[in-house]
Amino acid sequence: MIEIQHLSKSFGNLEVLKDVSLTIKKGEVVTIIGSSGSGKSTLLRCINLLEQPTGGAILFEGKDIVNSKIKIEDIRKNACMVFQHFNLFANMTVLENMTYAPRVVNGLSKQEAKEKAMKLLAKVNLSDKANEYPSRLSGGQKQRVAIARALAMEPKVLLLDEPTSALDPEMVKEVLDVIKQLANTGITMVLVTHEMGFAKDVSDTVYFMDGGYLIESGTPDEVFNHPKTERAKKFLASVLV
Ligand SMILES: Nc1ncnc2c1ncn2[C@@H]1O[C@H](COP(=O)(O)OP(=O)(O)OP(=O)(O)O)[C@@H](O)[C@H]1O
Repeated sequence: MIEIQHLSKSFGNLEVLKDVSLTIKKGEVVTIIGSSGSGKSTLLRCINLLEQPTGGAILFEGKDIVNSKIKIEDIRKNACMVFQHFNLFANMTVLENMTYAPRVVNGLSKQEAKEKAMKLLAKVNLSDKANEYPSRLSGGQKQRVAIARALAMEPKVLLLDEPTSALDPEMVKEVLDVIKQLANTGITMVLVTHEMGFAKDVSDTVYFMDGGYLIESGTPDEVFNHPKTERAKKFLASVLV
């Protein structure tokens, strides 16, 4: 579904991604791990052009989205992002948050968008919060709404950028449980996370980044139990898996 070829990204003189290549298959659950500042979020953000790569190509179903004039909305509706800090619209209720883009971008009627939103809210156990504003929700609830909101667009790939990093510890599990449930539905998912146990559990493929390079990849067993590079061994020894 997605083929990233020799991707590079610099912010001014700072080269953050260096010659990154990887392939994501339909239905694959991919996690990107690595130390802070290694370029994980930047790589993820390049996939839906929240960051414009400096070089290389990203083929989305065969079309190069970096070097062609594909409309940005067409990319973003197919590759929806769940952010660390939820990014819900504060002035909209949960239901309005969830129906806005499906109506405006996907052209659903108000009723269709509402029905879809209510089904998704039931899936994340938040049916009773449909008419609340985000300020009245806990962090875990906000993130579950953000996940449901992304799913309401029926994206081809769901991108999750450290979705539990901003949560109080007691709320991490409820969000990971929702993501785990999703991972079992055949959705294509790319997840940046510091939750190593979760990455081990849920991934088809794990990528380890260091200093802007993708230096190791494989199944969770290969990367976590049999890392090949010294850098990955050192990183894994320093974190709880
Ligand atoms: N918009 C930006 N402008 C300038 N520098 C940036 C920008 N975004 C990221 N960077 C820098 O790029 C580098 C990689 O950042 P990135 O957020 O991709 O790393 P990360 O691996 O996701 O880190 P973390 O795990 O801490 O979130 C860092 O040095 C960061 O300071």
